[in-house]
This record gives sequence, structure tokens and C-alpha cells, in this order.
Amino acid sequence: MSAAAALTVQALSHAFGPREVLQEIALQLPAGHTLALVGPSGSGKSTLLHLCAGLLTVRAGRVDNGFARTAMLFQQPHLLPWKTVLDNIALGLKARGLRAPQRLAQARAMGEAMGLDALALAQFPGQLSGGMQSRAALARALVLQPDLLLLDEPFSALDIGLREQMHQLLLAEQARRQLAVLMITHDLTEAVALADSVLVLAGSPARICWRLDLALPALQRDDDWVHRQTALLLAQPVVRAAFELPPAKREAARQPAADVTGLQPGQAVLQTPALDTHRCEVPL
Ligand SMILES: Nc1ncnc2c1ncn2[C@@H]1O[C@H](COP(=O)(O)OP(=O)(O)OP(=O)(O)O)[C@@H](O)[C@H]1O
Repeated sequence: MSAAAALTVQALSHAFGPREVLQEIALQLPAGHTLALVGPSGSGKSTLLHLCAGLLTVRAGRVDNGFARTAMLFQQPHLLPWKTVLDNIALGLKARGLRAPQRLAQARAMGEAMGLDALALAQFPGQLSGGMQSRAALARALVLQPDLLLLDEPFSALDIGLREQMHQLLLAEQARRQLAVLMITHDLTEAVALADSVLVLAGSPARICWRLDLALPALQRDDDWVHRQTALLLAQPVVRAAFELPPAKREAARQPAADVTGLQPGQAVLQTPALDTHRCEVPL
């Protein structure tokens, strides 16, 4: 992977038949960064992720994926029920042409790093809890040493404790190497906990209507910080309108809009420079 590797999306629009879903989307995701896509149901988050993954054909605009290896995690773990957990994790390595002893050793090491012990690795997916299956799915993706990880809400069905464990595993992997992550989530707190930038998609067709840039490294964020930033994000009228929420009543709505960048169609507006705010990098 070159130091300048990035996923770049420019002027991306998409329609399903006559229905326009996305309009003029632009984003850039460099190595080591995390971008979270949030927005109301049906706003086109999965469509955007699938266009980035090459699962849908780009018809208007551009998606340039400069990363050498991309992996994707879906809402469901999609493990093969007739293979052991270890074999599931090793599956992608077989496609890479690794010999059996090598791929099983790498799969075992990654499974263990994800908290799967020898017993769990020897079992079939149906014998594992949902949380263990999610760990296996994450191990199967990470064992391929991707430079870019696309996450389609893989943690949404997990309880709060398991979800936190998965976050820590992901952050540890990111700290180890320059893994870029593009994630969809319905959970604004999760987005603020993990992402360097949160992009809010809304409208019909959807555009990026708001961007929140968070300079504090994810590993240094504590619960108070995450909740404060989430409250500030949720207090923004544009974000509330995106989710069809009534106007905010809480104190957060009266606080200055720290750490947020509102994007009007065609222009970037830096609301209030704050310590944690990056310069807006969305090419419009
Ligand atoms: N293959 C398809 N054919 C036709 N319409 C589609 C297709 N896939 C998605 N859509 C429509 O495109 C719109 C955006 O869907 P998409 O799944 O991208 O939204 P989303 O923001 O990911 O939704 P959710 O948060 O509920 O998962 C929706 O109206 C959906 O019905």
C-alpha cells in the first residue's frame, strides 16, 4: 500500500430505475482513517457503501479505490455453517493461494487475537453465540490484512458490552497498522466513538448534509467526551431535520456548535472552529 492510498469518491450519483437515491456525493478516506456514514433509513448508506465496494456499478461520478486489499463485513456474519470456525476464517487465505498449514496457522492466530479460543475455533458457527460469530466474521476479514475495511453495520445486533469489545478489537487493529475504515451505523454514539469524520446523509436524493470532524484519536476518547460530542451533533438543526426529529429542547442546542462542519449544497461552512475540529476535507 502506498502512503498516499485513499478511497476517493467524486460527484457520485446513483439511481435505481427512475428513483434517484444519491446525488453528488464526495468523500475522501485516507489510510488509517475512519469515516462513518449515518442517516435515516433508506437514505442510501448501503448503496454508497456497495458502490465503494464495487458491488454496484458506478454510473455517474467516480469511485477510486487506491487501496490494494479491501474487505467487507455485513450485518449478518455470513459464516459457512458446514465449515468449522477456523476453516471459515481461513477461507479467504485459500483463495490467496496459501498452503493449508500456513492458512490455518494465520487463521488461528487471528481468531485468538479476536478472543476465540481453541474450542470455539473447532466448533461450527451454529454452536457459537452471536457475539462469537461476529468475532469470527471480523477475524475472517482481518486475516486478509485489508487496507480498507467496509462495515455495513456488523455490530448492530450485538449487546452494548459485546459491541464495545468489537470496537476495541477494531481500534487495536487500526493502531497496529494503517487500516482505513468506512462504516455505516444507525448509532450516532458508535459513529462518534470510532470515526475521524461522521458524514450525515439525508434528502431525496440523498446528499451529505453535515460533517463532523473529530481530531481527538479514537483511543483517547472517553465516554463523557463521546456523549458530549454526540449530543452536540444531535443538537444541530440540519442533523435533527435529517432524522425528522423535532427541534432540540436540551441545553446542548444552546451551546456553540463545536466540532461540526455543516455542508450546504455546493459549499462548506465551518460553523465554529474548535479544538477538536479538522479542516473540512470534503471536496464539494
Ligand atoms: N437493488 C435495489 N433496487 C431498487 N431499489 C433499491 C435497491 N437497493 C436499495 N434500493 C432503494 O434505495 C434506497 C436507499 O436504500 P439503502 O439500502 O441504500 O438505504 P440505507 O440508508 O442503507 O437504509 P437502511 O438504513 O434502512 O439500511 C431505498 O429507498 C431502497 O429501497
